[in-house]
Amino acid sequence: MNGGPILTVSGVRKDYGRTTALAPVSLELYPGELVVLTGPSGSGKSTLLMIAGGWETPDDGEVKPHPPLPDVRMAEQPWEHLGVVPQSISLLDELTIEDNLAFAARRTGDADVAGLLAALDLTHLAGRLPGETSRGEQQRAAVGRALAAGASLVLADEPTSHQDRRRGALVLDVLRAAADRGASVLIASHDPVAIGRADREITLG
Ligand SMILES: Nc1ncnc2c1ncn2[C@@H]1O[C@H](COP(=O)(O)OP(=O)(O)OP(=O)(O)O)[C@@H](O)[C@H]1O
Repeated sequence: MNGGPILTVSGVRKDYGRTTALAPVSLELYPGELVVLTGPSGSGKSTLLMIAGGWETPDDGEVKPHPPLPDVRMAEQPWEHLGVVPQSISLLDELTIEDNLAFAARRTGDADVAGLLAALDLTHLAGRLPGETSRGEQQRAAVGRALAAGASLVLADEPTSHQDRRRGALVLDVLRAAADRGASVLIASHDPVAIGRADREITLG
């Protein structure tokens, strides 16, 4: 690995009432690796990604970014540092597919939005609004948005769950390429193809 971790998750735990959403977990993510988070349904994969990205607060433990991420709370990291593919996808409904990517990359000068759209088989849909596209197309756009600003850390929740085999491979290609250019990429997935493309697997539960 190149130096130290980019993110350290230490003893993070989450309960909702009497439900254990996430049993205590610790992990480190390094630049240049694609890591797959596996585990049975309900084991806390989405919860861990939400906590790692700063959208949920753990009941215990901490999430610590390291350079090149700025030393600010994860929820305050901009797209050029943290790219996310939430399970809910959450594109901006009023922007076209292309503009969703361009908006994420608005502070970075050299974003290759057209290249990402092509790599994700979205060029023909660039001018459509998300509501005029399928769930799988929206999911690929969310992957493109997460990568458009060249993020150092990418968190993706089941990014191939709505894809056919060919488009799933495209999604994994761009995530793999992001890791190969030095990003740290963590994906939650049950997809054996995704697991096969990862450098290592972290299993919950
Ligand atoms: N907001 C919430 N309120 C109550 N329970 C929740 C909430 N969010 C998640 N849980 C529970 O926490 C546990 C972990 O959920 P989570 O979605 O993180 O699992 P997962 O491993 O991602 O599952 P899947 O593979 O099915 O997507 C589950 O038992 C779930 O029902």
